[in-house]
Amino acid sequence: MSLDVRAIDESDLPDWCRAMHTGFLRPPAVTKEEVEFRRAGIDVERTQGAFDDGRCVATFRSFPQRITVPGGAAVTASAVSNVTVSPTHRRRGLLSRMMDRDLRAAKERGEAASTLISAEYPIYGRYGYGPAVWVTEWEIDVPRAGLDRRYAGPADGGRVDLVDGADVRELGPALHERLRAARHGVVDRDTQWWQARTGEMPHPNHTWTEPFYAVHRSASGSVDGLLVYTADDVWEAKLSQTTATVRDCFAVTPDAERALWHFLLSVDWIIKVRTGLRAPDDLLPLLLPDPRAARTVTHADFLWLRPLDVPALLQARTYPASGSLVLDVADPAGLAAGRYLLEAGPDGAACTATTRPADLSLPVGELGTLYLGDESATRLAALGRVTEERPGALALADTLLRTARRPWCPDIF
Ligand SMILES: CC(=O)SCCNC(=O)CCNC(=O)[C@H](O)C(C)(C)COP(=O)(O)OP(=O)(O)OC[C@H]1O[C@@H](n2cnc3c(N)ncnc32)[C@H](O)[C@@H]1OP(=O)(O)O
Repeated sequence: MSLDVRAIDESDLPDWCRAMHTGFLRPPAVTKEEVEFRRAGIDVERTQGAFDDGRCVATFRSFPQRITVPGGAAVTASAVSNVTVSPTHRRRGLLSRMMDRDLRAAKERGEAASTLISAEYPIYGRYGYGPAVWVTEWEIDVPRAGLDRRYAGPADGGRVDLVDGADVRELGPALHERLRAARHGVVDRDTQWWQARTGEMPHPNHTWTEPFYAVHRSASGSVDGLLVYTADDVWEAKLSQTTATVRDCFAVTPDAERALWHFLLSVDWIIKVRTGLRAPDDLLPLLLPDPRAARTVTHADFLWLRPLDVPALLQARTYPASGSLVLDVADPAGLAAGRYLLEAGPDGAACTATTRPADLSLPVGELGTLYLGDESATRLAALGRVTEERPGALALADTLLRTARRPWCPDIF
């Protein structure tokens, strides 16, 4: 049976959406509203389908994404999403065909990396992706946490204000740009992202519940933090059992971050807080007088990164120390393979192809894992995934590549 893998055109969208629902085990019916929502948000030229006798049986799309790298610059990545293969057509190589086409096109376009959030851990390592950002979600037992429940707002001249969705559409994008410049791992949000999450254009398949929006303003009046949460308002035997669930919480100063958490953890009736996906080194548990009140409910790999242009990636980020490393990168797909000399220093870095002997040998996915500074080369070597070719190279790699704070990617895409 020959299966046609190709870029879709606009007339394929309803069938493509149906196939995606099927692969994600959602009811297959597709509404006109969903098709319009998708049409506004996707680039059909970067959207693939596999077709069996004209019927879509697999879906895949990518879009350009800006991801912040250590030091605050951003590189353009090809972000992959909506990957499905219908159960009738699985394990016949359809994902591999779509992935191969997309990675080669991304390389051709000059995108430095490809990124995705993996549904299951074992799927994407074979294509050269490595887990680069992890996330943790906590559930906080508020009475146990020990924060002062008499909290009446920041004592430093700052303030927390409740606002509405239109305010967030106005204030949120600029604030998020400041977050992007401050935290590596963060990815950009487009207008549709803000519209969908503030009720202006909610996703047609999700029931929209208006959340509470709060902003933190510093003493000088500038907005430096945003908190978006819902509350379920549950009572039992005249006692509140209310859980607040955080949809979004970020700040560009530690004062604002602490104030927003203290605000939420002091709201009357709230006895549990689900934090949403935080960096594993978030301020949160240690922000509580009793950090054990924060129970980990999720700790998992999140954003996977696949290097496509090693020099562009390594030159875009910063390094806390000086040193030279020759990396021998293996990539059976031939997209990023080579031997590269990284000459790094606090004032910048150069990375070029070289014939010098390698200091470290590693598969391209392991470079993806090391790139944002979250993982230790020494640990990957102990796992047998990175080879130290020159004594001391692992320690130097850790000194150069690791970052003081872990990367964070708060957004699912
Ligand atoms: C970025 C995102 O969108 S993540 C969402 C991914 N989608 C899903 O999880 C939805 C449900 N699953 C599916 O739709 C499909 O099973 C997919 C997309 C995961 C895989 O599609 P397939 O066409 O079956 O993959 P394909 O046949 O190309 O498999 C290639 C290899 O990966 C392996 N593989 C594929 N999926 C998985 C998996 N979930 N777990 C482990 N191995 C897997 C295959 O066994 C095969 O290995 P081999 O080369 O050693 O034989």
